[in-house]
Amino acid sequence: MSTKLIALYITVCSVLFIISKMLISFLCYKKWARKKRIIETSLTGGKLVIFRSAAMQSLSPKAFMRMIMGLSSKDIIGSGGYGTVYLLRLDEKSAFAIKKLSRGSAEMDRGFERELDTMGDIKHRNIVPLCGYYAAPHFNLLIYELMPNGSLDTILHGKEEKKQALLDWPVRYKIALGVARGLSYLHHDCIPHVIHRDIKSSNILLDHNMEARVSDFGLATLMKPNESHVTTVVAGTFGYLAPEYFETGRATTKGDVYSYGVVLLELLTGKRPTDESFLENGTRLVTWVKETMEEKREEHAVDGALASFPAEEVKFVFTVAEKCLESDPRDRPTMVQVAKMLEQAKLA
Ligand SMILES: Nc1ncnc2c1ncn2[C@@H]1O[C@H](COP(=O)(O)OP(=O)(O)OP(=O)(O)O)[C@@H](O)[C@H]1O
Repeated sequence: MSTKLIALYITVCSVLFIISKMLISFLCYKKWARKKRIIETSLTGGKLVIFRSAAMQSLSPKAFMRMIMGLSSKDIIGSGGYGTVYLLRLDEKSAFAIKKLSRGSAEMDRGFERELDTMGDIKHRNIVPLCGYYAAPHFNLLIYELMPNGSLDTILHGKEEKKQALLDWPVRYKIALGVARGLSYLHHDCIPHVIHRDIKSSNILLDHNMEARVSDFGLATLMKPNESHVTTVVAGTFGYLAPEYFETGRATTKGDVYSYGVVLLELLTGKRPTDESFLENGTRLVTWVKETMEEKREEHAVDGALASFPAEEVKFVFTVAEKCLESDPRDRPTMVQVAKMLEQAKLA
């Protein structure tokens, strides 16, 4: 081959290489630009950030903002430790849950937007999607997709007829598996990995199919992939916290596994971890169930609202809960293992 031909060959290859790199960068930019729309609103002095979502894209930000500003106490659907939750219905198909948080410290605010941008990237069928947020000088709003069936806590500990109608055994099993898959995604597939730190029945919401969606990352602290824990002051909810958390204040994925175990017991027994009857007898839901299991009487602990249930499957879920509630975090399974156990038992 002549030198000229080799030179031509190298030039063509180099040009093609550069063009392909430029094309890839262009496509990545387009994808990134589509991911979120940032709208500064002079109307209210805040910043509205909307993540990709069919419902949100079809509405003008000004109109959306006007609807948000029109929310009042009659639109409240719940409240928690971090703020009040409002219902915002756009039309028959789309509705949002708007969580209003009071403005935190300047230090918290700096991390706030970064954390929310990461949360906007989290997409999983068992996680409540964050559709956007609004940051203003005196308050912040988190815009979530509305979960039409509310929280597991409300149904499980609410009116008996509704509980019987909505929470039969197959639905409870589906919820247990959904939460396990959602948590497994947060712990192992998200980059950076996420420890939830406040798994409880009021943070498990139910979509129109009664599919479980893990919600409320208000307490979640994002970890770098190579870190196995984060250290903070003790947070979370009494009754769900792993014993080691009180001693060390270290949040770990195994702490979430413990809280998940408590939710499993709640699904099985229909009792709150802080049920008054336990406090009166100086015991706890976890201790009571462990004792019942030792006596091989777990069927007596099953929620009376369950008209019928497959005894073997229920027993199996008790054993999964028992593993999640091991006192030594090293003896607890990971959420991937829990999800696999529940999937395999269903297939068998
Ligand atoms: N996306 C949503 N769709 C439907 N209802 C929701 C949604 N988010 C929250 N809610 C309702 O609002 C209630 C309060 O939620 P919030 O997350 O503020 O507090 P919590 O989870 O009850 O307590 P805490 O703040 O201590 O975690 C929930 O129990 C639920 O009924």
